[in-house]
Amino acid sequence: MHLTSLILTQFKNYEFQRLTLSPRLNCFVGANGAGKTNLLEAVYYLCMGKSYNSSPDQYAVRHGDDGSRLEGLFGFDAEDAKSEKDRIVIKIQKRKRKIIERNGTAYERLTEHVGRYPVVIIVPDDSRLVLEGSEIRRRLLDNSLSQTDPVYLSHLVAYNKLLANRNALLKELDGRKDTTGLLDIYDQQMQAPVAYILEKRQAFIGPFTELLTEAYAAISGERESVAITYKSQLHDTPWLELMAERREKDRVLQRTTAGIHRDDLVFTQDGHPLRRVASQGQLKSFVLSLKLAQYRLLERGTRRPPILLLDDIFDKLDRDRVRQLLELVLSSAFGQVFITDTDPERVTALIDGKDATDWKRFLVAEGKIEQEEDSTAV
Ligand SMILES: Nc1ncnc2c1ncn2[C@@H]1O[C@H](COP(=O)(O)OP(=O)(O)OP(=O)(O)O)[C@@H](O)[C@H]1O
Repeated sequence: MHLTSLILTQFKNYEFQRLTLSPRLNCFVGANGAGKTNLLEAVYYLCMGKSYNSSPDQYAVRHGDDGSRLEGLFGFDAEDAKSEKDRIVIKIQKRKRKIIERNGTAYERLTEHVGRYPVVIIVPDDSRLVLEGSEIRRRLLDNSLSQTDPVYLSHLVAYNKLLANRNALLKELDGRKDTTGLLDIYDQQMQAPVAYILEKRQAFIGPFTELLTEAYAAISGERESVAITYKSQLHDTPWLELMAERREKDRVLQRTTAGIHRDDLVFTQDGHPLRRVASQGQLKSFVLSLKLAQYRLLERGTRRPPILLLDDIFDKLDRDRVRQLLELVLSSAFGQVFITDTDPERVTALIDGKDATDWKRFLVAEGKIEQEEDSTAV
């Protein structure tokens, strides 16, 4: 599966842009602020129906315009179950519901879309996965599981909606006891989503750790052993019991203080907290390995090689690590790859010697993209 062509209308800093893509490697070269990341964002939107950093849709609309439109044509490889092309159109209008269409028909729910076109994005600030609070790690978990399991995504949506209602009720009660029985009803309704999500998160960790270890060895060549454990308040206490235990605390603090929205992943290196002991280099290798492990899991779960988006990796990673990463992703074991860079020389070195049918190079400047006339003349 790969993206064959792309049309951006009033998206970020693009007024109108049409592109025909390579099924293998697409390199976007241009100065800082030219619009390279925005282009990757457009690809991510088409695959996932939303922004990669959960930025609200209104920010996708070009300044001064009322709406944006993205169109992408996905082609399928011969061995893929489907042989036709899929046309995805996303229409974003300010103050209106976003519309996502597949081959002319609008989806009713985003859950119908997620996972059809698996995607992994590697960005310079991925080290936040290790250094920041638990939310970003849960997002990695949820992103991976949602792309391989639509039931997981619908349970997650249901849980989040109920959680928001529960928190709103706790606020409304303003420290008073709930005499309506509504809190009990929410707790009951949350039980099924909690059980499903907990089980899937638990089952995810084993294979994910295995793939992480493999990727880490390939990227770093180091011998330290890295691991992940899944932390949840629900490991020790069943859901309804936990809610009953926490009822007083929730009432006083006016929010839900326990649940799967508090789960976390703990990363370790040789048994120690990775955040405390890893060197800068080890940290970079680790986060790259996390993303490569995610790639392999998605590939396994969707039976399609995901699209891989590599944003600005040259500037933020050292040469050796970039070389190892690129050797890996440009091997035949990966599907379609998008790379951005500020330096044309580095991209030239990267594609040097590669068959010209395998890649395309695009020049990006101030919201305009030009494909090189003759990509072989590098
Ligand atoms: N909604 C929008 N409307 C118009 N312009 C926007 C919008 N959102 C972002 N931009 C502009 O897009 C530009 C940033 O583009 P982008 O992040 O893709 O750059 P880049 O080429 O990846 O740069 P770098 O190499 O620094 O990462 C900025 O000039 C920003 O002001």
